[in-house]
Amino acid sequence: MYKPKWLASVGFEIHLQLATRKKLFSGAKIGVFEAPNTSVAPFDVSLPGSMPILNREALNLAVRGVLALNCKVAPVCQFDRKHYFYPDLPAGYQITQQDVPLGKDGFVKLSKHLDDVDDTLVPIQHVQLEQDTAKSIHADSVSKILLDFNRAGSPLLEVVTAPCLHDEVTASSFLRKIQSIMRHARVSDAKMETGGMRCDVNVSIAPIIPSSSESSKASKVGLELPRTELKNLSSVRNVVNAIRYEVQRQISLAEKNETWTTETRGFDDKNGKTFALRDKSISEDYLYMPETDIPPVTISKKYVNEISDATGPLPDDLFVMLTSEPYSMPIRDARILLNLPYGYDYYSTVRDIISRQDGQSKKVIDESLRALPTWIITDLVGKLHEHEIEEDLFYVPPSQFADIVCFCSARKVSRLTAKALINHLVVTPSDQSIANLIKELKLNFIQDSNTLDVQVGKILEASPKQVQEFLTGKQSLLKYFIGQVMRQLRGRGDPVEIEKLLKQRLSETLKK
Ligand SMILES: Nc1ncnc2c1ncn2[C@@H]1O[C@H](COP(=O)(O)OP(=O)(O)OP(=O)(O)O)[C@@H](O)[C@H]1O
Ligand SMILES: [Mg+2]
Ligand SMILES: [Mg+2]
Repeated sequence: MYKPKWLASVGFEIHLQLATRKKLFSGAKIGVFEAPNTSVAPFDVSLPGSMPILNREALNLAVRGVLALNCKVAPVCQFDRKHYFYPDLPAGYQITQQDVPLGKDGFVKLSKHLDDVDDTLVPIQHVQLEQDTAKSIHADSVSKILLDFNRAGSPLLEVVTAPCLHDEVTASSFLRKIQSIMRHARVSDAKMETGGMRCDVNVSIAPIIPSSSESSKASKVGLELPRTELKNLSSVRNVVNAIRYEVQRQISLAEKNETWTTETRGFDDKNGKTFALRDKSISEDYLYMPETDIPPVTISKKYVNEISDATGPLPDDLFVMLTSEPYSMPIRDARILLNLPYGYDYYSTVRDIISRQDGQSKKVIDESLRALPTWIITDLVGKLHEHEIEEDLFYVPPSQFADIVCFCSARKVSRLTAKALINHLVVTPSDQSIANLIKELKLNFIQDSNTLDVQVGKILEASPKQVQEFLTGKQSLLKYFIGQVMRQLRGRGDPVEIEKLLKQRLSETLKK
């Protein structure tokens, strides 16, 4: 059996933008999507005399994040100054938490069923609340950097893991789990594409030393070689590709007996390679000192309990709930739904609307609820994906979606028509009721036998060759006939009725 010779270790430093509208200390709005430099308070650009005031909502969200990662909450929230000099930080220091991080010693659970990797606990070393910097925009000329201070001073939650992940697949499951936890806890939208979640990935390798004695099978891991820190990874896919490349790069250097130093590297997603950015072998001295302009805030047990009680269920609890009575969702469906951004929110909103439908029988409601996960994870996601509107299920309003599912279960529209309606709402959103849309687009279900029989007759008449083949035993052609009739009726016919009428006519032909 092949035995690997190297053990890779990966540790994450993750920054999450908190879901608050105001900055951490200045009260200015967080203007990430506004025109550059329009959402800036004097404190955000360190004007003399401006003073910080802690945004209480940011602290609440941070504590919620700390609890969601199973960390111990510090008894006090206090800040330190971390000094470094860069144009995006006009004060010359970042306000962060060095001495007493808001949370420490937590873990994130990964499981086979929900996360599709071996059951693992990923240790979280610490979680801290800190300020974001201004956004640097590298203009055409190398020497020119544009700065947008709308982001400066926004609250970030920094999550640091132990270097306990050993392959890129588990690492990507971990990142998706963090996103899912933070979204369910309403702490952050954790969107990597828009900078809501950013991560630095530390990667190292260590030799695996095979056991020398026959009796002991356990091998040992030698000393790890210098780690590299990968930055500017803008998607989970890039993180996976960067780790895979970096581990292989370090292994091939090690196998050629070449050495390297601790450094920060970037990742070029066009050629799939990492490249050196700067040396990190001499650790920078940040001259940490206490931030004395912000008085420490005591964090009482009562306050922590209140935050904990107000936090909704997290993905692991929801997974257990959805796969048990009365939801009884298949494991795969629950996993896909919970891993869709705000998938559970959408599902539970639509589910509530369906359950409250007055005009529907219990049978229709039960059938709609049973079919709902598939409608969302296959049909809605498929259509959104097709039209490149990813990650936003709420693009189709839940009330309209609930009506489509119910109309289909009540056999007022066919499955094909229901899909066409979803497509219609994705392409041309409208606030019309679904009942009106069906009328306007003439999509009502045709169950009337006479109308259907006329179409069945036409199709059989137009396909003498296939009818002959069917009568001589090619039973599979029945599906072909149903498909042809459906096509003629633009998907609105009742397939059960069509099949019945086809069988009747074909057996009559056989008797002749
Ligand atoms: N041998 C290792 N292999 C891989 N990752 C490691 C290793 N040792 C530490 N790490 C990871 O490196 C990260 C250390 O982050 P931390 O912010 O504490 O230090 P830093 O990156 O040196 O400091 P800073 O980013 O503030 O300059 C953690 O995510 C940790 O898991
Ligand atoms: Mg770092
Ligand atoms: Mg750090």
